[in-house]
Amino acid sequence: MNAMAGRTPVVLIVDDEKTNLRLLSEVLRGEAKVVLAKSGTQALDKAARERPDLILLDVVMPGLDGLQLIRLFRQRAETASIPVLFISGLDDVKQEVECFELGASDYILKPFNAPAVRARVRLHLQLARQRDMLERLAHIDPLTSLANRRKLDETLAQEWSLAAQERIPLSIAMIDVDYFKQFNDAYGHAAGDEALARVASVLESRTRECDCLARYGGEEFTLILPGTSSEQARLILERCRLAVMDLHIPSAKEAAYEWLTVSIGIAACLPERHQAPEYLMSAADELLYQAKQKGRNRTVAQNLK
Ligand SMILES: Nc1nc2c(ncn2[C@@H]2O[C@H](COP(=O)(O)OP(=O)(O)OP(=O)(O)O)[C@@H](O)[C@H]2O)c(=O)[nH]1
Repeated sequence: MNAMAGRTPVVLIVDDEKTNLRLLSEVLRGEAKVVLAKSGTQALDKAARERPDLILLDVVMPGLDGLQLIRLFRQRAETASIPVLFISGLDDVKQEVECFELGASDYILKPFNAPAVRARVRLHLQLARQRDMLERLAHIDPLTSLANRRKLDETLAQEWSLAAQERIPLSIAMIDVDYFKQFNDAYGHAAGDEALARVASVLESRTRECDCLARYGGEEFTLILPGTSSEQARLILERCRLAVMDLHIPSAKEAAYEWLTVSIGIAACLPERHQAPEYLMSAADELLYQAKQKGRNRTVAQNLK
């Protein structure tokens, strides 16, 4: 579902009666951008295109009726989580229960009361907004605002199967701050936190829109680079490495460089469906270890067969 923070919500109204479409549009004036559909097929098309935040759905319609439609909405990934409020002329408990069992969020009887419909729409839009926010928070690392481990795992699984399907390469980079224990010991944990947030932000500014940068944990970050060979990934990550040095965060005295630095391991491959993406992750981790062994503040990349 759409994240609607800071924008006008979109409500799709589905009804075969023109009068009802007009009345409901009036009710929602000023509350939402209204999209209208006169039939089930039109509703499927507009729901996929407009990605509404809420659907008001008539139960009885010629062709695809409301009950068939909600089943189809629930089956399709792009509409599966959009709340559906039924508008029904039938005061029948059995039908009402069936609607809820199919995933309806509400059941409103016709003839409807305008202020009550408006209040219910407002409530469901607010619930949807809160759910979106929780969903986002569940995927964000609070210190750096980057994707967290959970989001990283989900994205990696998606990108892996997409790359396997399209026969394109995938690179993974593991990025680890050097001598960070000593940095904390020298400057304190709060300064360590601030340094991590600044490193995260500069890494993000040097990566592409299509890449996924995540905090893997502690002082370690992971970058997923879809459709990218190890040579291309190396260029991007060398820019990242130099940008971290350019922050000019003073390092601990044990470090070999004056400024805080990172070491990077990059592994790339042509993903296969039968392989698990963890294989590439552990290869990148091994290459990161090599970068540390070779003196830190460097990038080690490898194309796996
Ligand atoms: N300030 C701060 N420190 C953290 C955080 N997460 C992990 N650390 C610290 O990061 C340090 C990581 O230490 P090590 O794994 O020994 O790695 P290192 O000192 O960077 O050494 P090398 O990786 O070998 O260069 C530990 O001291 C952790 O306490 C965090 O969120 N904030």
